[in-house]
Amino acid sequence: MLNDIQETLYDAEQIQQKVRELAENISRDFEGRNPLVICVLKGAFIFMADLVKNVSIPLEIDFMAVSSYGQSTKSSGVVKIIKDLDVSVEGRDVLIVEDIIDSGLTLSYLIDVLERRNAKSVTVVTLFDKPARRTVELDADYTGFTLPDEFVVGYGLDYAEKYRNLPYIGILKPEVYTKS
Ligand SMILES: O=P(O)(O)OC[C@H]1O[C@H](OP(=O)(O)OP(=O)(O)O)[C@H](O)[C@@H]1O
Ligand code: HPA
Ligand SMILES: [Mg+2]
Repeated sequence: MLNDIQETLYDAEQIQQKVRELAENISRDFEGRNPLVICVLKGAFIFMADLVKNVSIPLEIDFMAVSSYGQSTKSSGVVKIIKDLDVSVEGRDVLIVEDIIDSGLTLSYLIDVLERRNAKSVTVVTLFDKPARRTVELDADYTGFTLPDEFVVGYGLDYAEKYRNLPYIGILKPEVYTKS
């Protein structure tokens, strides 16, 4: 598996340091608001767990599973809800936790869904951002790292469901996804 990685971009320690910083900012900004923190599965599962452990204010969590990449390194353009939230977002301060914003399609779809369900506010934290690939104009409120225009894996992010368990984020060798 390690042989499939061309280059490590951020190691486990650098990621943990950044997650702590993001959690401190969120704790300060959401003081007294009891946010509903939504993990966008599957990619955000590791970031979500590490993040909330470092947030010091009361919060609630829920999960939503969406998918548009499947077995590809390019978005299909169609965002599918695979699992919806268990609770209502009406009147809630919602914090969406994403692993990566790439084309922006997943997030714009989710923000739209949550606003139509009358969330009081919708805020976004993403660990990784790939601004070069945007097809929809949008930015997160909190961003960990800005990445180059390469397909990356690890720390929750997959290619065809693999590599999510790597504790670091790295560029996947193109030959892994170009070979048939
Ligand atoms: O900005 P975008 O181009 O929409 O890409 C970002 C989204 O794509 C990935 O999810 P994916 O559809 O691969 O599902 P997964 O999290 O289950 O891997 C990733 O985890 C983000 O949710
Ligand atoms: O670079 C990426 N890697 C894994 N999943 C993704 N989903 C959008 N961009 C990426
Ligand atoms: Mg994926």
